[in-house]
Amino acid sequence: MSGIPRVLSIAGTDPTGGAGIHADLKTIGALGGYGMAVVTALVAQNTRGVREVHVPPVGFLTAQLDAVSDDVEIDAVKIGMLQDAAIIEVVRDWLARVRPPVVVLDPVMVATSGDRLLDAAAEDALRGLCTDADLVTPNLAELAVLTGRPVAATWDEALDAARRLHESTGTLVLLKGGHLDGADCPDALVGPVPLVGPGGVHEVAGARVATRNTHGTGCSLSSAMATLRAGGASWPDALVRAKQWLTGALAHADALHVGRGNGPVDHFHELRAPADRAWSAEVWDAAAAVRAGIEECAFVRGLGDGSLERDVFTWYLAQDARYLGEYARLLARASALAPTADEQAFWARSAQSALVEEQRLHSAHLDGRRPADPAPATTAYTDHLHASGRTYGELVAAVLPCFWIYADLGTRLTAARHETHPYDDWLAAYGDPAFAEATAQAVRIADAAAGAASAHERARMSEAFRRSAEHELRFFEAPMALVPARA
Ligand SMILES: Nc1ncnc2c1ncn2[C@@H]1O[C@H](COP(=O)(O)OP(=O)(O)OP(=O)(O)O)[C@@H](O)[C@H]1O
Ligand SMILES: Cc1ncc(CO)c(N)n1
Repeated sequence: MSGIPRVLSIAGTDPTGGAGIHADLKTIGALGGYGMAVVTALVAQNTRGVREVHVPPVGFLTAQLDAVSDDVEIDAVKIGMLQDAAIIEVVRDWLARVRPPVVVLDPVMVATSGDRLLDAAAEDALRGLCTDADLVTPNLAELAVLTGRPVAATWDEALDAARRLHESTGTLVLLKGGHLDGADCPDALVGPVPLVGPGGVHEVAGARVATRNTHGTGCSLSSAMATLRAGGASWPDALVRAKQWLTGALAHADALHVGRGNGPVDHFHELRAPADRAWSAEVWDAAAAVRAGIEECAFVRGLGDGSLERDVFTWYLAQDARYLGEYARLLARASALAPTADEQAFWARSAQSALVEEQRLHSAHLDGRRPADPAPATTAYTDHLHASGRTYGELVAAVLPCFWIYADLGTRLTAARHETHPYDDWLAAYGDPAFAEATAQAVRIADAAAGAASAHERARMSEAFRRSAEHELRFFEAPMALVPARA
């Protein structure tokens, strides 16, 4: 690869520029690639719908494909609208001859209106083409057609259907949650464990953007995945970045004022509005729901008003001791990776404090008993931290919620302190202004790392932070469910 991924879109046109090859070329450029396009169909469409489709003779499709591949080394291909079985055959033959290293298939089969766009022969041919792709990106309706089952009504049903499609084709599936109801808009990769990680599913959460301007999101997501993968990202990393970028493009869509129907998204929003908000403010706000979940969970409420049962608290502390021992290793790693002496010293001091605290918890609450085995929520959290240490920025982002969420809770719960509060020492430790200052420094360091990071790296930092915050919530929920004395 030359460094700049050369990405070919094979798709139909949209003269209003929101979908098809136009969306693909904008996406490829926005994410750092060099875009090329072979036209399968000329489509007279706008933001309100499709009027007419003109399909050039298949011989001319072959001529276009060969014109590109005879001359250019192609790093990735994104395939969109293919009108009939003959066209699909031509693309399959060409793929077999040229064998591009990354092939992403967006199986455009069902119109937004729900109408089937392809005849039965073409649907069969497209199922065959799925087996030749590295990634296939169906929406819920297309997943139903490809698996021959009713349209999934819930995310779990959709994951099941995606698993089926993966099993029948051997191809990695990107399941899109755009057509689900509700405030969330998750996507997931479903495929082999070596490609997507434990359980064969890698879910990337997302908030639904309140806009009707979603025209071309499917085209844009699939070409984003092709570009990012060709640029060297793993499939899960590509999805994290693609989704962060696409969510931003949706958030800026209403400002475009293109058309009177379902308008396009703003592919170039990152050029127009370079990130001017602090990274920390962005991720803190994005974690608002998780933070509210922590404040409202039974454990934290009981900790605040002192009604928490002692055995539940002790179980939590024993887990926290296990957690802190591992956490200290990650802080020491941040110290090893730090770009300045100040930051190196800060993380080394933090590692030392975590270890001192671990020892204190052990001696205060375990009375010489064997340390507790780590509970699933503890292992899940520390596994995530270990997996997030590929770069300094990502590691700093992953360790930050442990500072910030505790300092925030400590500050909030300080008002509840009184001399006979059963958990006064816990409240004192995390409400300590020195801990708030250490947290502020960790936030400053993370913002500096985000400022120096590429957009891709920044997306990985945000994802690492988001996941750690979720692990904090699960860590607080675990004692209520698991403490053996309550079983
Ligand atoms: N309102 C929204 N807010 C946030 N993300 C969204 C929204 N709508 C769609 N997406 C995202 O856009 C991508 C495309 O999803 P969708 O399920 O809509 O595919 P599609 O139907 O193929 O798209 P298209 O509308 O282009 O045909 C997914 O990443 C999905 O999560
Ligand atoms: C050319 C083309 N491809 C895909 C879609 C789906 O958004 C569209 N509207 N037009």
